[in-house]
Amino acid sequence: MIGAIHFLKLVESCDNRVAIDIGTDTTSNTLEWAIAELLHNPTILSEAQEEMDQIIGKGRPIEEEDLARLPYLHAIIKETFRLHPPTPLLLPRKAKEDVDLCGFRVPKGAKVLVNAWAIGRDPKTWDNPELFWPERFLGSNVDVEGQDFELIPFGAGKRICPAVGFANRMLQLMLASLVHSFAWKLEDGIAAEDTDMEDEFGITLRKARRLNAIPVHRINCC
Ligand code: HEM
Repeated sequence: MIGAIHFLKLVESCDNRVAIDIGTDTTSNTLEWAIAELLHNPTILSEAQEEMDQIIGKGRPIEEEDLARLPYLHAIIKETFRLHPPTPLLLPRKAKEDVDLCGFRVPKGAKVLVNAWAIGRDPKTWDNPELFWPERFLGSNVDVEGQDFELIPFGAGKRICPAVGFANRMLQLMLASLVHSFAWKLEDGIAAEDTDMEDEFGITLRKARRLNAIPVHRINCC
């Protein structure tokens, strides 16, 4: 309910179509990429389920209060954002005046795009940048709230996504519920290493082809 009110306020405050696209595509694309990465890396999926089984057990579904006790889940979501930021070029900026930026002159009026996708894969910052490896975030304070410029899927500064806290929490709850409640397999016996991971670059970064995955119940309730 709180999420719904927040969303309506945001929609009122800007162009409806843009707000709805920003709010829904980004979240659903991230969720789809996270499940695709877990199917592609089954040991990471097993570890996530192991964490949830230890903390919550298999007798009830996950609730929002459980999320704070699932560090591996948080690491998986950060790693998904690092490799697949749903808004890869953030929103465009325009220079208000001539600026000297790290030796580059940005003239007044120039449109500036920040490539969050490339920043997330920069080998000067990340070991094995192409590898999906959530463990890199365990014991690290790097977060997606706009303070750590190596990971900015929600942008940073005064135009940072106003829904950062809400969207992140919603994603945590959705992914945790899907991973805890269901075992997942690929259709037609496709092997994990053959999971289709091709992306399509646009205003939002999406999977080139939709993920088809089969859920199988794994908890003893509902
Ligand atoms: C995974 C989820 C989401 C991601 C990764 C995301 C990412 C972003 C990014 C990168 C920006 C531009 C920030 C910048 O350029 O510095 C943005 C802006 C915005 N987002 Fe999100 N977003 C998400 C979910 C949502 C949701 C759920 C809503 C609405 C409920 C929302 C509403 C907005 C709005 C209204 C803006 C424009 C803010 C402005 O220009 O001042 N976003 N978002």
